[in-house]
Amino acid sequence: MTPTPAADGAGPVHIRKLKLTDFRNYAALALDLAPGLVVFSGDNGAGKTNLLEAISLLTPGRGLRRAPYGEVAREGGPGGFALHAALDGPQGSFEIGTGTAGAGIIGEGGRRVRINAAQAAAEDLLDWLRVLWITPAMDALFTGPAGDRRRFLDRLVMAIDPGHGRRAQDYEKTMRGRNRLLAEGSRDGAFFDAIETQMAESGTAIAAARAEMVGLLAAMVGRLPDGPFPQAELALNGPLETMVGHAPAVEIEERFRVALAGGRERDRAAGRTLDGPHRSDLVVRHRPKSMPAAQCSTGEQKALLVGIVLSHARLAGEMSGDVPILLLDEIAAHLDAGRRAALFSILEDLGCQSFMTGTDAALFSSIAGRAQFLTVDHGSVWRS
Ligand SMILES: Nc1ncnc2c1ncn2[C@@H]1O[C@H](COP(=O)(O)OP(=O)(O)OP(=O)(O)O)[C@@H](O)[C@H]1O
Repeated sequence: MTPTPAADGAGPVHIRKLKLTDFRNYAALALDLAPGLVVFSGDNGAGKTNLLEAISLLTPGRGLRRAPYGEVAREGGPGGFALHAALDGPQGSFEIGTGTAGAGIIGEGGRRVRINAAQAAAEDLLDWLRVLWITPAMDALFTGPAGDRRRFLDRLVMAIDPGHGRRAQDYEKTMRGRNRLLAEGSRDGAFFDAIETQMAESGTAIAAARAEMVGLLAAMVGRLPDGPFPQAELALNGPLETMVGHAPAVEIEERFRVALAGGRERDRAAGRTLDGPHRSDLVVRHRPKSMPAAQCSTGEQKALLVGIVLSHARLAGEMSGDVPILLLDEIAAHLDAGRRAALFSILEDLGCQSFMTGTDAALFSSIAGRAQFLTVDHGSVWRS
């Protein structure tokens, strides 16, 4: 399917129309959206985050809440949900649809994806649309489990290199296969050899893509002016990633394969694979304070995270000419007036479509006339 040719000066990809059917607290909603800053305001529990979640589900994965698909279907509805978006961007106009058709029809936990009316795999969405988000749950990103930071980093990589999603999926699939063999107590050497060869290949590619992203991002973060969003120092803590750049990929791949083969007994005892990029961590430090991010105050951690995401958006813009759509949940409430103003101005400068939520529309008063303001009220949305 080819998109309609791009209009001159189409700008970054943005959602022009969004439709929700039986999604969370929305029975049926159709929204016309502006290309730049969009503010959703409303009371607690009104459905603001649900709108961001719907947009996040236009990319692969389970969205910004990582909720099972069964949970997002409207309670009291027919059992499935549907999302539909019409988008414009440098590659022209295109349409994305996704949803579940109710239990049993497409298999448990699955969802269907359509791009320009043709059935597609969820990973294909990355060829069309990249979305990044910051949510209140990510306040614990630097203090919480390494898995959250890996997922965050992988999302940053995917927003520039769509192939990363497929590589990560291949790696996960083969690792689950190896874990199954370990759990069954299998000693089928040929089977292990085949799986470990595949894991070494995709695992090394994942490590290389992450290392490249961290390098690029570290350079971009270093270009942030000293001020509202502190510079972060970024590094990777993983056996494969630390080798990247110091050895040819084939050598890293072979070392990983040998390590996996040599670790079978240890992994059998542990009941899972202990070596590989699924154990790596993204290490973040607050450069001006020369302190691990985890030791910084909540506000400082938030500002660091915002700085990283904004730097990434700029990087994506410079590398691909397209800036991801940003979903910034309750961000204004966490920033002081100076940082808020800086955030708005950087977002406008980036030119990307940015969705922000808040219970208090007054926090956005400085962008009145420069943003689309929408009031969210328990299942309906109208222009403020
Ligand atoms: N599957 C579902 N079916 C119907 N309603 C749901 C479903 N899941 C969640 N909800 C409702 O959605 C509402 C929460 O929406 P959301 O989290 O978007 O609120 P919010 O406006 O972001 O609130 P806050 O400002 O408190 O963060 C709640 O009222 C919740 O009961």
